[in-house]
Amino acid sequence: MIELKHLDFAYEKNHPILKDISAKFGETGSNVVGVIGPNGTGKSTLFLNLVGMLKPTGGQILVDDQPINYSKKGLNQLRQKIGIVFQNSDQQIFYSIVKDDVAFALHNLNVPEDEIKRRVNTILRELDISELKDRPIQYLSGGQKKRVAIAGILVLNSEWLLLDEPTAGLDPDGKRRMVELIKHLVSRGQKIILSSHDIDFMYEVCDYFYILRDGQFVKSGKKETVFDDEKMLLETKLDQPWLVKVHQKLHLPLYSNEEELFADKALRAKLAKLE
Ligand SMILES: Nc1ncnc2c1ncn2[C@@H]1O[C@H](COP(=O)(O)OP(=O)(O)OP(=O)(O)O)[C@@H](O)[C@H]1O
Repeated sequence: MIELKHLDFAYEKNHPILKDISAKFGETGSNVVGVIGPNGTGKSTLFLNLVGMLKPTGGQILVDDQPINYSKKGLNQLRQKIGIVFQNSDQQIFYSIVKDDVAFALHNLNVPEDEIKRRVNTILRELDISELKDRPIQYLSGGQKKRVAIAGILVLNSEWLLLDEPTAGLDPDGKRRMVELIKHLVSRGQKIILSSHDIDFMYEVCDYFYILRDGQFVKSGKKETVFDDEKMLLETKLDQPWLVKVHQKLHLPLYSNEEELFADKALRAKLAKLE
C-alpha cells in the first residue's frame, strides 16, 4: 500500500503545489486508481513524489508501511515497487534500440544476462511488440514508443505502475489498445495509478478515483459514485463520463463501459418497442 500522510510539496518557497494530502492507495482493494483534475493542479508533481524523484516539503509517503528512503540504494529499491511512465515517453528513452532500452533498468540492477534476455522477451511478447525488438526507437510511432516505455518499467515486475497521461497523442485505435493493455495487466495482478484528461477512458479503466483541485483531494470514491455531483465536477473544470450522463439524464442503468450498454438486452427490447 502507498500511504500519503499530510503531504506538502512546493517547487518554490511560499508557492505550494500539493497541500496537506492524505490518502491510502491500494487500501480499498482497488487495483486501478485514477487521479483526475484540471491542468496544472499537481497530478504529475504528485506522481513524481510517489516515485521519490521529488521529495515532499512536508509530511511523508509510506510504501508498505516504510517511509521512502531517499538514498540511492533506497530509491533503487523503490523503483522495484513503483515504476512510472511519463507523459512524454521520449523522456525515458536511454538507448537507441528497443531491446537495449527495455533492458536498461535490469542492467543497472546487475541482473544476470540470460535472465535479462528472458524477461525482455517475455515482456515484449506480452505487450505485443516483439517485432519491434531490434528496431531503432527514434523511428517508432508515439503509441509504439509508449509501449516500449511501459515495457521498460514492467520488466522490473514492480507492484505499482504509474501512468501519466497514457493516451496523450494516441489515435482512437491506440487508445483502444491502451484500454486492452491496462485490462490485461490488471488481470494478471498489476496495480496501476493513472492520470488522464480523457474522462471516458478513465471511467472505463479505473475503479477508484481521487479528484485533485488546487493541490488537494476534494473528493474520492468508487467509479459508481464519485461522478454523481455534476456541479462539483464543473467547478473543478471536469466533465462527467458520458455513461454517467446517460445514467443521470436518461435514467438508464449505470453501465461501466460501452460494451455493457450495447449488450443490454432489456434496453434493446424497450427501444425496439418504440420503433
Ligand atoms: N519544475 C518545476 N518548477 C516550478 N514549477 C513547476 C515545475 N513543474 C511544474 N511546475 C508547476 O507546478 C504546477 C503543477 O504542475 P503539474 O505538472 O504537476 O500539473 P498537472 O496537474 O500534472 O498538469 P497537466 O494536467 O497540465 O499535466 C503547475 O503550476 C506547474 O507550472
